[in-house]
Order: sequence, then structure tokens, then C-alpha cells
Amino acid sequence: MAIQHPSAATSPVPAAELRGVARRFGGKEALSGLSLVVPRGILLGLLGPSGSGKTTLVKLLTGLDRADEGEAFVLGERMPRLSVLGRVGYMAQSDALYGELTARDNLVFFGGLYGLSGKRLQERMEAVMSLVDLQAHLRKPVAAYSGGMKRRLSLAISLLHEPELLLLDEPTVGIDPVLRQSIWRELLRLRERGMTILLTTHVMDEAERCDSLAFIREGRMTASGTPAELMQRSGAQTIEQAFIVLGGGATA
Ligand SMILES: Nc1ncnc2c1ncn2[C@@H]1O[C@H](COP(=O)(O)OP(=O)(O)OP(=O)(O)O)[C@@H](O)[C@H]1O
Repeated sequence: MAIQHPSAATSPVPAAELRGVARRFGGKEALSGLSLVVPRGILLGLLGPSGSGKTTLVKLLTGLDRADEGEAFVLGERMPRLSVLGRVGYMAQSDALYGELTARDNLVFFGGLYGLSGKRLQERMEAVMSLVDLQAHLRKPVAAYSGGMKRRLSLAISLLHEPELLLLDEPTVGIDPVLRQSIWRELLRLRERGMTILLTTHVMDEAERCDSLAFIREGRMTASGTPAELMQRSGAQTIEQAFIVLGGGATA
């Protein structure tokens, strides 16, 4: 099922694509023949009840996991492919940070993985830490960070190398409303500058801000389109109602 947005830049190569992917864990099918095209330059929201397969889908795009059937492509390359990783930013659901290191040392470490150093690394560290409002805590060990601060640092790290595709798994969980607004302003600004963003969320006001949405249930896509299209198709007044009508079920 192709996700299209009227204002999306039409590039022959989508930012991401899944073709008939299935992923099984033991007897459980987490994804079942799911296809999805993410054109460049859009902000796509994945919505689905807890356990519907969102994280599994995102992990296939990062190359951290492989499909049992079907194919995953990122920026025109079949995944998993190491050379694509420098063009992709990923923020996992649980923070992958080194607690014993300071935030600064975490940034230097991850920046190094992406080939950043010297003045450029310094500039990028300042930019991303200012974005998540953590400049004052650069030299604090991450173990002393609150849960929300760790989420913010993880987001900063995912943006460090100015990726073309940003994959965010529930990026605003544990983040207070004021900062959540400023993070959303920045995500929209990054999208305006051409970054493609795919995020998972359970928050309906976040879903409304996406260019396109994909509803997922039990490993299958039940509906996709712009928020307005989905509301019109379902005769709903809100995204939450559309989600329920179109087979998304209740969010956890
Ligand atoms: N490594 C794994 N081993 C076994 N089962 C797994 C594994 N990863 C995912 N699953 C199962 O696959 C299904 C989909 O999980 P997934 O984490 O993708 O859901 P989700 O939509 O991201 O949920 P949530 O909104 O709660 O994060 C679930 O039933 C989950 O228990």
C-alpha cells in the first residue's frame, strides 16, 4: 500500500519501502505480508495497538532485524546494508546510551561512528543539544539523567549526522508537554528541509500533525493516507475515531 502526500517531493526512489514483509518470532507472526512505500520528504506516523508490529517494522528498516519473507529497501538499497546506516538516524524505544559516560562523551562516541570529528562534530553537538534543551547537562553522566532527559539525548544522537531518513520509535514518551511541542516544531522544520521522518506514536495529537498515517493491527496494515483522507473515508471527526473505525483498534 503506497503512502502518498500531495506535497511530497516525487523522487523515483522512495526513502523507504517494504515489499510483502513477514517476520515471525516462534509461532507468532509479528508482521504478515506488509507492504509500505514512504516517499521522500514526508513525515509518516505509524499507529497501532501495543504489540501490533510497529517496532518490528522500524527495526527492519534500520537493518537491525531481517524479514523472514519479503524485502526492505532504504534509500534505494536493500536492507540490511551497512553503507546506508550513515544516512539514517534511529531512535529506539529503549535508550541505547552509555550510562557511565557523560552526554558529551556519548555524543563524541556516536559522532565518531558516523565519521564526525573536530569543528563539525562540535557544531553538530551544540545544535542537537540545544534542540533538546540539554546544553546545560553536557558534562553530566547519563546515569544521572532522568528518563525524559535520556529520551531527549537519544533524539539528539539520532540527529547528529543530519540523516536523510529519521526513524523514531515513540520519540516523545516521557517528555514534558512544552518540550514535546518544541521537538515537534523541529521535526516539522527538518521535514520542511527535506528530511523524511517515520515515527511510531500512540499520541493522537501527534498523529494529526503527520503528513501521512499507516494504521497497523496484528502485523497488517489496515489503512493508510493523510489524516484528512482517513477521517473522510471513515466518516470520523477525529483521527482517534478514524483509527477505531478503520481497524486500528484501541491504542494501549
Ligand atoms: N525479539 C522478539 N522475540 C519474540 N517476540 C517478539 C520479539 N520482538 C517482537 N515480538 C513480538 O512481536 C509482536 C510485535 O511487537 P512490536 O514490538 O513490533 O509491537 P509494537 O507495535 O511496537 O508494540 P508497542 O506499541 O507496545 O511498542 C509482539 O507480539 C511482540 O511480543
